[in-house]
Amino acid sequence: MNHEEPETPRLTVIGTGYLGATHAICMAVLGFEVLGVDVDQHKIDRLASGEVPFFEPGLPELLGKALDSGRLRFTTSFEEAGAFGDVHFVCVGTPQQAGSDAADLSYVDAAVRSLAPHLRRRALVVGKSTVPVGTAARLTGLVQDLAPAGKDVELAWNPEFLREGFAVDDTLRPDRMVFGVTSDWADERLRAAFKPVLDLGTPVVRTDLATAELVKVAANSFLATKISYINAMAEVCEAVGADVKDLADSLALDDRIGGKFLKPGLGFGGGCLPKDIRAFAHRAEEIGVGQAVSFLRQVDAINRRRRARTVDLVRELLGGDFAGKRIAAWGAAFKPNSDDIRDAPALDVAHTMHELGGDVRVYDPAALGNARGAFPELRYGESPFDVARDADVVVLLTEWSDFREVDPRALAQVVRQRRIVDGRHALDAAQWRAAGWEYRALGRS
Ligand SMILES: NC(=O)C1=CN([C@@H]2O[C@H](COP(=O)(O)OP(=O)(O)OC[C@H]3O[C@@H](n4cnc5c(N)ncnc54)[C@H](O)[C@@H]3O)[C@@H](O)[C@H]2O)C=CC1
Ligand SMILES: O=C(O)[C@H]1O[C@H](OP(=O)(O)OP(=O)(O)OC[C@H]2O[C@@H](n3ccc(=O)[nH]c3=O)[C@H](O)[C@@H]2O)[C@H](O)[C@@H](O)[C@@H]1O
Repeated sequence: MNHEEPETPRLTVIGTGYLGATHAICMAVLGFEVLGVDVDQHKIDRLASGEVPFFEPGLPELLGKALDSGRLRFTTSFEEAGAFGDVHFVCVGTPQQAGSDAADLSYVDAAVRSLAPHLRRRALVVGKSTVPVGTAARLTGLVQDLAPAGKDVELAWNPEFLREGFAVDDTLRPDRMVFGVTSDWADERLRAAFKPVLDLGTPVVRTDLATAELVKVAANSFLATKISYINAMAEVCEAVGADVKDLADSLALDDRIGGKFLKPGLGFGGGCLPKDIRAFAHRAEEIGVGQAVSFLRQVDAINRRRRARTVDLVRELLGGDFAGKRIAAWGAAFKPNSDDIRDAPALDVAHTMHELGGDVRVYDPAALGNARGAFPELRYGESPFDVARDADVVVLLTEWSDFREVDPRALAQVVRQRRIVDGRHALDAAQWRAAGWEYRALGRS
């Protein structure tokens, strides 16, 4: 092992959002020297001062620990990153393109173009962002053309499977790791970069670049399909007066099916599942295998219908009209334990009810700041009770435990009408009905 290739590689993490900040902090906690890099100076300043710019349980404590250890620093300088790192993780965003289902790769390309000219010695660039298949092969050419070290710089793909809300645990103790590599050297470097995680016995799949890219979109597509499957069953239940919760519980008892990602309700949102299935379908069409994954268009359509059907159910409960009605919207984040409002079903529904003339008041335990920024036209409150004052209907849209813990008898004292729509099948229907509430949920008789 020569001087330029230390046994324990120094790491850079390019893009310090939900994924990158978590990765950088956890790798420093695991004992690596880490440099976090972002183009957003404000974000870098916040992280460097010990502030995690988003809600993620356990992460602020680990950031403090990592900064105190002296192993974690942050910068906006790619020159510094190139000089510092042996392994560079690319964690920038790949959102949906405006006006298209395709992934916007401009941030990935920009990050690689900024880093590569500073790669003067042997180094491994590792993509972690979720990308359309074929991206890694294209970036390999780009990075080797632009890097002074030329072909001494290799590219690998290491897709990330963490969930927001469980990001720390998923990073420190992942179910599996996928290493898309083109050489033994790249495989060895990745194994060195993840040594403490692999020492726990984490299974590794070594494969090629294209397979590694595909594993990620295949996993998210499977999860999205499972959710839309149960929501499709909910639609059938609605038509015949059957109960999708009992149906889901019964399916879940079959080990081959399992109960995870089989929760019916308002459907999936967030910065990943919706854009990833669309980008995958789009990419498959581009390469001539659109037919193979055309079901993903249905998965998307079923999911979008959940939002419209939830609005319809509230309208029905209100007697056919939103105008002049006061509506308590419980939840804004795309799921509990997150402040992420990207493609959040909750805010989509709240906003639609507002546009239809409802006087909508939103409360969320963590996402109010983000929601206010994105939807200033909505009204917000400070607690589940605050927004429910004089409400004609309460609509649960994100299943935070705060909402489950509300006593329906106490809430009955502040509302105008005891009506609740449980958009996430999160509440105990019998308990609410016993307290005199009209309880409704999609797919439940
Ligand atoms: N959020 C999640 O739970 C997970 C996300 N992913 C994938 O990881 C990628 C990142 O997602 P998030 O962290 O959620 O996005 P994000 O939007 O929170 O973070 C992206 C970061 O990249 C920075 N950035 C943009 N252009 C840059 C450049 N040229 N150089 C350096 N930094 C730049 C942005 O300022 C931002 O801080 C996406 O491809 C996503 O699909 C994968 C697994 C989990
Ligand atoms: O690529 C990504 O970024 C990540 O996307 C998802 O993680 P995340 O978006 O954090 O959240 P999930 O827990 O998967 O939930 C996604 C959405 O599905 C909804 N959902 C989930 C499960 C379920 O049974 N029903 C259901 O409607 C949630 O409310 C939420 O809106 C995947 O679970 C991660 O493995 C992946 O790394």
